[in-house]
Amino acid sequence: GQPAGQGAGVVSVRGGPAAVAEASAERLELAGEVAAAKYGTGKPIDDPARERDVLRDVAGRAGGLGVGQRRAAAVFRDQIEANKAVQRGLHAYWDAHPEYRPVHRPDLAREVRPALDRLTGELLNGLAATRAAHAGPSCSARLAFGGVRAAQVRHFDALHTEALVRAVRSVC
Ligand SMILES: C=C(O[C@@H]1C=C(C(=O)O)C=C[C@H]1O)C(=O)O
Repeated sequence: GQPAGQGAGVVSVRGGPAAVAEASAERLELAGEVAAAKYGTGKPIDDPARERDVLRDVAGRAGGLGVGQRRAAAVFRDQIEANKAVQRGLHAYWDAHPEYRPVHRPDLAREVRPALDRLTGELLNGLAATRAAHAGPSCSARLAFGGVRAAQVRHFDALHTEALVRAVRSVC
């Protein structure tokens, strides 16, 4: 017989929406790197030009994967807002607790943004795989399953967990 969960018509609980949740959690982990790269430099958290670049990149890649432009843009706008919420939270925390300020400042352009760009591909692949589940009643459950799991393995605090909920709110 077939292994459990591999039967015809049974969609893996790990794919699609859960994979989107996983990649979203990875993207939010990088928000800490972004926050550290900007902290104390005068570089603002909001960078509208970079946001346009991200959304242009998404628009250029979505079609080829069969993900609708509007849907992809909506999801990535949420990803960006969630990312900035984490950055704001960390900057406020570091202002109040100098002893927890980051000691290492990553290079935003050379290290962190390329890593974010790699996750764009993973997120779009996950969204493409979510299409079948999108209309189905299990999408939200699978998204939540993946989100809880991704937050747990990373020991996410309240700031990151709230942001993860924000990041995936229009996926299903
Ligand atoms: C992540 C950054 O900070 C903000 C969030 C962005 C994002 O989530 O892609 C893009 C630009 C900034 O408004 C960044 O500057 O790279």
